[in-house]
Amino acid sequence: KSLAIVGCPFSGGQPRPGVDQGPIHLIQAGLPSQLEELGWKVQFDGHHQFEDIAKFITSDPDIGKLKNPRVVSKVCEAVAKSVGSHAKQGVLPVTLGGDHSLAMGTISGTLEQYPDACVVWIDAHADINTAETTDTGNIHGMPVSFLLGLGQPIPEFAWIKPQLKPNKIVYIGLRDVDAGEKKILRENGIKAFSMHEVDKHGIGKVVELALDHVNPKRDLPIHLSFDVDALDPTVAPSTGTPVRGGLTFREGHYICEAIYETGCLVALDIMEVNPSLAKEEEVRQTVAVGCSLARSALGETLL
Ligand SMILES: N[C@](CCCC[B-](O)(O)O)(CCN1CCCCC1)C(=O)O
Ligand SMILES: [Mn+2]
Ligand SMILES: [Mn+2]
Ligand SMILES: [Mn+2]
Repeated sequence: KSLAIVGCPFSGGQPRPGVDQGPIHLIQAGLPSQLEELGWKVQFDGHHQFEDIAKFITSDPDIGKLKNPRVVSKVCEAVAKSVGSHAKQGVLPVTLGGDHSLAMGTISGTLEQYPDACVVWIDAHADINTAETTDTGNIHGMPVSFLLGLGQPIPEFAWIKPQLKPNKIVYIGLRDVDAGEKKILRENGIKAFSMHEVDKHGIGKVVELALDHVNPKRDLPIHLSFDVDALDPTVAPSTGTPVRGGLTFREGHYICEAIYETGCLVALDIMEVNPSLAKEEEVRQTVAVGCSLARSALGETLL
């Protein structure tokens, strides 16, 4: 079984510098050899340089509120090609971010190869704002709306085919959802397990209910998109949009272990590790949790 590490040093979907250094920190913490230890054949063809893309885009004025729209779109298009080509070869893409706007690329790539795939989105946020509802214009708060084809079409993002259906995505960990996003979730009947449900049912039941919703027979490919800010800030402090009251270390890892156990995982994203937002020990802790989440999603067990 082979996997490919797709390093995406990209920060254009949000304003805080440093998240583009996430991939190199995860690699330097030893992720490739940790995954080889688990029996994976690991391809790592270097970090997909995105500077050259940015170089060709000399001017990228806002489109409405959207910031860096052309660069974000072009980078995500390149990521989609990379993820799609790995998936086509039966290789499991492990995308390291970089901000969560990259999921427009990773999930597009997955759906190209696995049109029936479902998406499990672990996050404090819904990342489903449209150009009409976003309050920040930061595109890392919008990828799901593009994947679903919600809101007014934006020509610069025309390459994104609205292949994802509302009943094929499920959220776990939500606790900071904008008013416009709550409306979108309700109107589209999108299933979301907030921290309230995690408290109420426990993580084991929540994961079971989430998978029952998007993958009832456990026979569909799963794309797991994990934003480390789903975890409590005491667990993953060095991230761009921390929100209190998050998943414990174990709850985060349980999700990954349970997804691995389905045998359906076809793609993994570890997003929003920003190694420049905290003290050295907290950065190390955040990077280490990114690596351990990936290991748990790729077969590491406690016994
Ligand atoms: N919903 C937010 C946050 C998006 C986080 C993206 B992620 O999950 O990839 O990290 C805006 C949140 N909003 C900002 C102003 C204060 C209230 C919360 C947005 O910018 O759209
Ligand atoms: Mn590659
Ligand atoms: Mn996110
Ligand atoms: Mn988030």
